[in-house]
Amino acid sequence: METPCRRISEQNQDWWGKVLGRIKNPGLGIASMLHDEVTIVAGGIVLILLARFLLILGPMGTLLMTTLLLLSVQWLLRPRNFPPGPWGLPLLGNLHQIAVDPLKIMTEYGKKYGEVYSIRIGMDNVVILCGWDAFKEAIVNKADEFRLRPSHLYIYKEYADSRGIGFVNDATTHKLNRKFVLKTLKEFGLGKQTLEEDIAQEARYLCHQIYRHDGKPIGMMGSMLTKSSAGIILRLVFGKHYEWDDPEFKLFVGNITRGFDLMTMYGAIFNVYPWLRYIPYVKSLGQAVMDNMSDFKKLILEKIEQHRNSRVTGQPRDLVDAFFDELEEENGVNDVSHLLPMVADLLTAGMETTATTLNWAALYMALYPNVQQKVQEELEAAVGKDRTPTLADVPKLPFTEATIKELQRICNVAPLAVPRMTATDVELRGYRIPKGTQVCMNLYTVHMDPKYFAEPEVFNPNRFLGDDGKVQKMEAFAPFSAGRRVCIGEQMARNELMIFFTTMMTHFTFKLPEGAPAPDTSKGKLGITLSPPDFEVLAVRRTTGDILESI
Ligand code: HEM
Repeated sequence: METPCRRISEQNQDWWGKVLGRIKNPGLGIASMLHDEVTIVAGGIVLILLARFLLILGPMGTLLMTTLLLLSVQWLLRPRNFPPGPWGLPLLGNLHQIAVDPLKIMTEYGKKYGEVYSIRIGMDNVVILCGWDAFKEAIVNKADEFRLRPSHLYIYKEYADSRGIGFVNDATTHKLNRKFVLKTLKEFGLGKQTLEEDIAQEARYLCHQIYRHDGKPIGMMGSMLTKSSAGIILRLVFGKHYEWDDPEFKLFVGNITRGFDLMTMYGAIFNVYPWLRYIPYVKSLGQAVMDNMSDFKKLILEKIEQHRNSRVTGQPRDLVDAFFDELEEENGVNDVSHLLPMVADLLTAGMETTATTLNWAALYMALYPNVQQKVQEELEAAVGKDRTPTLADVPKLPFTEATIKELQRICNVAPLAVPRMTATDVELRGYRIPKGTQVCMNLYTVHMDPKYFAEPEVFNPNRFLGDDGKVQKMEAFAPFSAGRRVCIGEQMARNELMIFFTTMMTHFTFKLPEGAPAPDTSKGKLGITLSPPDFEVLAVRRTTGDILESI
């Protein structure tokens, strides 16, 4: 049976072996010359002397000695030639330092220790990559070495058990599952009219809901946008259009939103200290995460069963049907147990990210009226006000497209991406990173890298426009990350952002309420995503007629 003590990362498995290995290492001098037997006898004598010494020292001295001992063990456990980083405390590592403001502190450490540095989270060594160059050298140039996820960690294991997409680690299965999702996204929408029309319908419905605020300040922009993105991804996966007040829709949205909150508040700490789930009082917090997760799985399973009972082979209505069809084919997905976690991955990853980007967009437009006006002028010239923009209009909307890119760059909705893990021992910038080491990509520092973005803290859509006025590719722009695990929903998300943003800009001008202080955009709220600080916004209607009244 697996005990909590066994739930330690691969790199720390057999740590006594490592400690002894270190002590016996020839580079460490006298210890290496001792025979095993002598080492054991000497060790015994040292322990007896230590015990007597502790008795003399009393409780405070004992505490001090224990701390020193644990720090020595920590030092001995540190892989050789590992990226440098701040010293941490025994058992906590650097948790107490980064917990206050993880993004800010992990960015400051990058300046102090270099673009490739390390911290300790509990007992685990974690390598942090900062800036585009380090990110590219690792995630792009050594894509295979950095392709895994730390899916053995307690919560991730309970959530996916290395199945689905986001937390599957077997390379062949990951490839098969990704191929299936990308193919299905293409068949059900991307490149076809259907998904675009679904997105447009949700965007119009959102504008209808905004219109119903009747020009009064809106404080719940984020939750409205969450419902809109949820509507799209649920339709793709389950083939059903939900009204916002549909009880099933409310259950899904409520559960996923709560899941994000619970994971931020408690889940992450159970990944670091899985044994907390055995500690009275504290264990109820972990249980709350688990209960919510199991409700989520039940909801999905119910939908999968409905599909299994009503599907017609060869006539898929949605992603779930397509999965069952492909199970019957050769060379495709081949294990039904991947379906539930795959659906869970798509629903969770596809909902908050797009919604949060659009929430930032509403705030930034209110803060930068000149940019907003320029977008609206471009839209009016290219599309007019009588219809909502479509993807076919995009080539005529370079400034609008550049604005969306700049929003993604400066807002960083996924600033720390999703953790990775090394698949083999790997060399990076002269450091040695052992197989099984967790890796965190600080995408915020990629997008704030002054080498690639001049005055990175300035909101300036023009940086994405070339001299010819067309949108230009910028090498270090990676909101969807890169490499083997690059976001699978990138194209879908880009389409959603374009259609939602242009529809919102066609119908409304966003403003801060009279006299309201401008929210500080550097004070985003970091959870699984980075959302804007709380704000209220006025949506002043620009279009006339009944287009928004009866949707
Ligand atoms: C603006 C919107 C979005 C942003 C900024 C975003 C960003 C990201 C990032 C940074 C990652 C981590 C990639 C890595 O490990 O290197 C990721 C992974 C992922 N995203 Fe997105 N995402 C967005 C929208 C979506 C949507 C709409 C979907 C669903 C259709 C989706 C599904 C996924 C999945 C399944 C993964 C895991 C991929 C894997 O492990 O192979 N994302 N996303």
